[in-house]
Amino acid sequence: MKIVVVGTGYVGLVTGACLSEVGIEVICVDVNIQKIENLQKGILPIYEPGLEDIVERNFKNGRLQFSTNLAEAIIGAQVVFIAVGTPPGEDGSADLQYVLKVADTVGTYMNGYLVVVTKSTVPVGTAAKVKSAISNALKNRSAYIDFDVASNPEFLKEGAAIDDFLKPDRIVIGVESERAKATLHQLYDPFVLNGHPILFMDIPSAEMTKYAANAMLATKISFMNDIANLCDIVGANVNEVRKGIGSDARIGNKFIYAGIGYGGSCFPKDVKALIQTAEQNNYKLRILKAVDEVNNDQKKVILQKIMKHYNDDVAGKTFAVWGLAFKPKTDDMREAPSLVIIEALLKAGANVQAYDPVSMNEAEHMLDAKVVLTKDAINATKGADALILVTEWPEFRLPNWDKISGNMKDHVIFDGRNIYNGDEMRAKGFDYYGIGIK
Ligand SMILES: NC(=O)C1=CN([C@@H]2O[C@H](COP(=O)(O)OP(=O)(O)OC[C@H]3O[C@@H](n4cnc5c(N)ncnc54)[C@H](O)[C@@H]3O)[C@@H](O)[C@H]2O)C=CC1
Ligand SMILES: O=C(O)[C@H]1O[C@H](OP(=O)(O)OP(=O)(O)OC[C@H]2O[C@@H](n3ccc(=O)[nH]c3=O)[C@H](O)[C@@H]2O)[C@H](O)[C@@H](O)[C@@H]1O
Repeated sequence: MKIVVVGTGYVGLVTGACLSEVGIEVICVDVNIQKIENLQKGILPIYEPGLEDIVERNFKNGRLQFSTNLAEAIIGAQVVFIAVGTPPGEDGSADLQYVLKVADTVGTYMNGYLVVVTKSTVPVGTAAKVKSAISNALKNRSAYIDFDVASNPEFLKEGAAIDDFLKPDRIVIGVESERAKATLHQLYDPFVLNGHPILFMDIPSAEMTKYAANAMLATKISFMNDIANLCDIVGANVNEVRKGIGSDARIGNKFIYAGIGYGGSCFPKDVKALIQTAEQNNYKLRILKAVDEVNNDQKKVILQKIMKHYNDDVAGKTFAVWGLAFKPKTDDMREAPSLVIIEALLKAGANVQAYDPVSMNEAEHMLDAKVVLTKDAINATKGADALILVTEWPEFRLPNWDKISGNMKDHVIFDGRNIYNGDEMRAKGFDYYGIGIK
């Protein structure tokens, strides 16, 4: 089977690499020439654990190829995955221009039956738009070639993308023909040897499933953050509450960690896009509006704690910031809480010394030049008044507190992910602030 994956971002590259890993011939296409040239030299555009090995192995054995030429790549292919970006437009709705551009190119150059699959996160109705873009392009060249569209949303998490793709909890596929169903069944069979299901459904349901999944996960997080803020006020401990409710199987113990808000390229954008889909259909998703609002405020909760501690004056204070990526095991800083926190500190006249295990390159072009980027975590604490834990990388869990203590001018910790024990930190001589814990 020959497959084309369009877009070599987190989703496209992981999809292409993992499909080639099970023996399928894959061409990954991107309009970004630099990205493709780098990939051909073995340089990956993103940090994702395990990805480099798979790309290198399959590029060397010839099953995985990289190209900027979609017109050429689709010749002889059976399936095309569209995995390009769907960034938020001005009103928050998903911008489909890149998806539809790919559909138009496919229709202009395809030469035989194809299943065109949207893997990007797209609102209900997008596969129908893809179908009509392809039909129009075919009509323009007076070509009569059969094709099917399908929706196959991706559920991978950055930092765990390879495992999520190779061993998915489920695969969701929206189809409208038996032929497309059979092709995609064959393609995905190697990924469900663990017995997890391939869920075939109609296309609108598949498109909606993706947004509903992300919206539900975002809701769990905002709910817990709201509860954490109340815990702070009434003197309860959200970590205990989490364990208390998480052991109820109906609630579950995953995705209920309070912190400084969800970030990344997906939850913020997908929650907003779903709210917009509802509004375009004269419906109000009241719960999701609250989820979004709580999250925007939550990124500032740690700032409020900082300002309270310093009586609203942080001018001239130096903050060590640990973690810049929106979550551990990725270099992705899109919508990261670190951006909001650092910007506010700089605006208030504070100095920032920051460190992240893998996103220092990203940080160089995403952060103000005033931020001092240090070579390791310990160095970031030199002369600092306070330490802010923003991303819970494993290496921050048990650092050398004696060295840190000796480095710091004053001893305050703002723990945005509740990874330290407040009593233990106080015993080491630190003032300690968590989120919903004492
Ligand atoms: N990042 C993630 O963890 C996940 C993302 N998604 C969804 O997957 C989609 C892609 O997301 P990412 O991979 O993060 O995006 P990304 O921004 O990392 O990559 C998108 C790629 O598409 C390329 N591209 C744009 N237009 C193109 C065209 N006409 N032809 C060829 N390539 C083109 C860009 O150059 C870029 O390399 C989005 O809809 C996103 O919501 C879904 C699940 C997980
Ligand atoms: O559509 C997408 O792009 C993806 O979005 C999320 O994946 P991702 O954004 O990579 O990362 P998550 O692990 O979900 O974390 C998202 C954010 O939530 C935060 N989070 C997560 C869990 C939790 O309990 N508390 C919490 O604050 C994380 O710190 C992070 O900022 C979903 O988990 C994936 O299933 C989905 O495919």
